[in-house]
Amino acid sequence: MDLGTSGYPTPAAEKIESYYDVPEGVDIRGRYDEEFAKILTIDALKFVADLQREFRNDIKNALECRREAKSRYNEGALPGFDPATKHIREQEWVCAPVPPSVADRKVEITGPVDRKMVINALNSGAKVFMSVTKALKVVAVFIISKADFEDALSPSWENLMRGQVNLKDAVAGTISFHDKVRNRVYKLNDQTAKLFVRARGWHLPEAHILIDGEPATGCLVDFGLYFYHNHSTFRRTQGDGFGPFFYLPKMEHSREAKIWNNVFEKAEKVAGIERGSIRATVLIETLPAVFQMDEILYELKEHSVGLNCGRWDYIFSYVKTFQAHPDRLLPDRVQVGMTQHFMKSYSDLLIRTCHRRGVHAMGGMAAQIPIKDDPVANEAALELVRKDKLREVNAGHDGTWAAHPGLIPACMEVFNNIGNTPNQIKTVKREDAANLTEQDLLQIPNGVRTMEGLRLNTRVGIQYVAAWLTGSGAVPLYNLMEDAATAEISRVQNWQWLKYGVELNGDGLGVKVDKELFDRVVEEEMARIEKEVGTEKFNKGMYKEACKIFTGQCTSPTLDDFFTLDAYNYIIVHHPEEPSKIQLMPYVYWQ
Ligand SMILES: CC(=O)SCCNC(=O)CCNC(=O)[C@H](O)C(C)(C)COP(=O)(O)OP(=O)(O)OC[C@H]1O[C@@H](n2cnc3c(N)ncnc32)[C@H](O)[C@@H]1OP(=O)(O)O
Ligand SMILES: O=CC(=O)O
Ligand SMILES: [Mg+2]
Repeated sequence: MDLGTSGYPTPAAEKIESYYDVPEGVDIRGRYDEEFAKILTIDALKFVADLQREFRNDIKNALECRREAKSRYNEGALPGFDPATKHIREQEWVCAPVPPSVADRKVEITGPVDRKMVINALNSGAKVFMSVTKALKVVAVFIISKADFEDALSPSWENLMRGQVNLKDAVAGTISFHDKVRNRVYKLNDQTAKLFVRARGWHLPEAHILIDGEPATGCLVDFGLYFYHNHSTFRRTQGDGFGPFFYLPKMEHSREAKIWNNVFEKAEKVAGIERGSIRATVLIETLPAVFQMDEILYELKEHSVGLNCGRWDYIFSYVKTFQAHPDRLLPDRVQVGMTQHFMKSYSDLLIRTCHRRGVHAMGGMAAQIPIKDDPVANEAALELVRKDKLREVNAGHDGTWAAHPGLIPACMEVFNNIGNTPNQIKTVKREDAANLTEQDLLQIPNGVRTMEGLRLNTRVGIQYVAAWLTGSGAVPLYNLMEDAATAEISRVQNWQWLKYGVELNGDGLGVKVDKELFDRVVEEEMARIEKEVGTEKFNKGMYKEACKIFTGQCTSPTLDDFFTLDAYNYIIVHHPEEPSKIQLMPYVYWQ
């Protein structure tokens, strides 16, 4: 097959038989489906292509800046506050007022854009309202539902396009789902949660949509298609004139927020709606971004509804940023909680920054999920969630994330401690956090490393990648929620320990991690996985492929920026006549 300069098959390289009606310069290489065609209309594609053409150079530049920053950190520099933007941090300014429809965001349920889960999530507020205690019944319940094209989704063509169909039906209020096995029909309740949509990060391409011969930027596809089809209905039925609402992930610098702001302004202009209609919460989930929180809010100040502590990616980013700093190794993953000084400092500064600028400071995701077959263990898990949420609400957070509908009552109960106001923006200023320093934000976490930590990283990482390759981006493993961000921690931590031959100092064995030990651990953990899931499922699943990808990344001489970039090659399926696996190396495109 003839490949273009980007490494991708180009329109000129072969004859394409596309059934979609596309504007000039756009090619759809994903499977045709009548439902997808209602999303991939010529006008919607033109909107996405216009965004791509207008912003592609800015995006490439922003990713190049990330690479330059990485080189600096690899040469020994530490991330820190930027002296050039001191005036933005020091001056008094506020973001546009929070839209009344999302002033109360005490509990946000998140989940992938799967049809049944979208319905369950949108209905989860009503469920809580019915199942909570009497005392809580008098309190108005507001649930936000976050539909995820990101950490919780494996970005296959099918998942992404079905997700767009599901969201369009959800916003229209017509979504339904028939579970044939259980003969159960799912429909929306009268009262539903408000919808936020999280697009992919800037780094991920969409290889099934080529624009001028290059893959589209994944997040512009997610944003563009969703906005185009839903903005009008959303503002009328959900946002009280505002919206749609978004979450923006994995940014490292305010220049990336500026691109989003420009994207929003362009979208508003094209749609003929008021500037500031679209609102977004930015996840602060990279270490460099914690030093840019004011700057990020400043860039988005007409379009912001706050910041969120994306704690799992943040831990991943700590390891990634310090990949060349053997003096900053992390202890076992389970020991890196929110009470570690660097994590607490990050959340405290986020609250102070958001409240000073008049927007929400959202908490994060506790990893625990309900444990169905063991009431005692279930209660213990719920207690951990309550404790985590209590810490958040006491610190001043305005709301939090729940991974599962079963956790909503506990989260709601704790966050109702805020009292009779929708949030704590005006009441908890956290001025004490103004004095937090770069040293506080970078402080090396306490704890030890163990053989069990290495084993767990390996076992969980391989199983997660196996699930991701077969279309599931959020999975329950050992009673915890695992998604792309938590899997990344397992991967980079193994890489770091191998790279520096660290001593496992927590179990008295004094063993050093090297390739030989790791190979043995991988072999034993694969045997354990096979035993746990059963040989049939093991052989039918993609465990061996996942093991190859995961171990390859753990042992590679240089650390891959994201496991999803390499793994994406395995889930690209071009149509009509392409083989199912095409080695496209998406990252090459961005260089
Ligand atoms: C780091 C971060 O970015 S965190 C954010 C990204 N991560 C997520 O969004 C995780 C979301 N959560 C999930 O995907 C799931 O809860 C999992 C994978 C963790 C657990 O899934 P399961 O074990 O299948 O859940 P379980 O079987 O207990 O589900 C029970 C019911 O709750 C529903 N449910 C579970 N989680 C959710 C959710 N997040 N949203 C909506 N419905 C849900 C299920 O669909 C199921 O519905 P049904 O009874 O009508 O069939
Ligand atoms: O996206 C959330 C995170 O914790 O990562
Ligand atoms: Mg994340």
